[in-house]
Amino acid sequence: MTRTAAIIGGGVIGGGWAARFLLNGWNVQVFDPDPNCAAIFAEVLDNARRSLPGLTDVALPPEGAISFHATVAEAVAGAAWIQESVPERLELKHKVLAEVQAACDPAAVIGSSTSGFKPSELQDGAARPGQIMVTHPFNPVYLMPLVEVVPSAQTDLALVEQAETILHSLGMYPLRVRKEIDAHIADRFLEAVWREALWLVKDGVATTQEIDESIRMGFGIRWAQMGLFETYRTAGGNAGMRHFMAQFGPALKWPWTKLMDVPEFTDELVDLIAGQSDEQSGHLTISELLKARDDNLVGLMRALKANDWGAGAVLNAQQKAIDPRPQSLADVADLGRPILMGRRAVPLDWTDYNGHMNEAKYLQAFCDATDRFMELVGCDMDYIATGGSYFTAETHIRHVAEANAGDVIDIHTRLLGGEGKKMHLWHEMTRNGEIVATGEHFLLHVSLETRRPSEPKAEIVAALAQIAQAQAGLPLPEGAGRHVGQKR
Ligand SMILES: NC(=O)C1=CN([C@@H]2O[C@H](COP(=O)(O)OP(=O)(O)OC[C@H]3O[C@@H](n4cnc5c(N)ncnc54)[C@H](O)[C@@H]3O)[C@@H](O)[C@H]2O)C=CC1
Ligand SMILES: C[N+](C)(C)CC(=O)CC(=O)[O-]
Repeated sequence: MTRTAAIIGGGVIGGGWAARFLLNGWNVQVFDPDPNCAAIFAEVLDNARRSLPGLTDVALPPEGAISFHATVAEAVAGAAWIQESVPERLELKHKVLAEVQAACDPAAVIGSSTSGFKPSELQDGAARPGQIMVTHPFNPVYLMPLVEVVPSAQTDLALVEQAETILHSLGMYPLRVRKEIDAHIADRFLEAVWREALWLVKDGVATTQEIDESIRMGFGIRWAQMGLFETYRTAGGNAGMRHFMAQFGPALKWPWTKLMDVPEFTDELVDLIAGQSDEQSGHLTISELLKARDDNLVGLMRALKANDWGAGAVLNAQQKAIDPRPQSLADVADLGRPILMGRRAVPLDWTDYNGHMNEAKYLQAFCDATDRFMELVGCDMDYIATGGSYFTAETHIRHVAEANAGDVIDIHTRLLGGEGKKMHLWHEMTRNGEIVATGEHFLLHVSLETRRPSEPKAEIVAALAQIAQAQAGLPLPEGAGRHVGQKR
């Protein structure tokens, strides 16, 4: 079922929310008084389309439709989620929320992107306070999973749960803030770090570049995979957190921090920081910086995904929920046809210096499809733990067309032979039905103990026989059995 989200305020954050919903199959209706809004969105959407689809190993649903509206009332019509992302001014947020509530479905979620206002402040004077909550995202919203969900005592908790379910389905991580406070949880940290950095620049201790290096070469990388407490737990050695606190607790009383105070934002300080920032990064356009940021975030999150850890575990959960591939033989609608063993978008980190999908990644994609086929016939992790598995003995890949970042590729798999220890697979990679590549793979069942060919268990033999029989009537695929150097 396609659902509709209304985006009220289409700047940096509204644009990111629009992309997140749209690329997850929602229709998006936008209101922003800025006549350039559609043009700004086009760039955000380009960046999102480049980066988000390849985060998971399963394709996202088909994109929804986006439309721009002249009034708030038009934009919220029929919307199940309304996201307010207007500038951070309370009186403006009140005005906009009143307009939203005058026209929207009373059962819709109204989330505010506010970085700092408490939900009770937003609800002040509202027609239906229970409908309003803070849903504070992180930039870029289309890639970052975290959303701080902050209800007040008046917010309808059933609606909060509904909001969290929707956020999960969008591949996001709703973090419920149990007690409303100014600036929620994460922005409290960011402000503390920001304040301290301003002091270091003002006092001439460090430049903007040196501060950034101290983060990205050190604790920034650590924090992406473990937070503050888990990191410090490991820093305490085998004695863990208690030892860490015993060692570094006293530092709280040493002059390690100035956090109580904020430097005044004088013109001099603004010039100093902006000047250093220009020197540091002025050789790159903002658009180049955004692309580098997105490429790096995708790479980091995909590394976490491979370890099913942190933000990567969130991606895996979403992937499981949207995976269109059959989970068992009983799920396969027609065993007599090639079986869908892969549907994914080409990730950014699969492309190379030639600007297209790197040859090694074709093998990766076919290998993933083979793994899935093995599971389908019963050679899953439980079976492998008993000491039997398949090894690939021979592979032949044909590159028929180029695939680029973001392209959705399908892999359909045929069993060309499956008797005894032998499994002969034919994978066809297509984009919009057109062949991009083929992979022919010959595998042997082995004993993981002797590392020698061995007979698979009877259930696998039977599953292979069932598929082989169902597909026996199919003509041999064009290109099967080819070798390198043959004329096409
Ligand atoms: N920029 C950031 O890093 C983050 C910002 N936020 C929050 O998101 C909200 C929006 O911030 P940004 O997108 O950065 O600001 P922005 O300045 O990029 O965008 C605000 C947009 O609201 C539009 N607008 C102004 N009045 C409006 C009205 N009456 N109705 C509809 N649209 C209107 C403006 O034309 C503009 O496009 C703020 O509450 C901010 O605190 C949250 C997370 C991160
Ligand atoms: C600077 N900021 C307070 C607007 C930051 C945020 O709200 C979250 C983010 O994306 O860093």
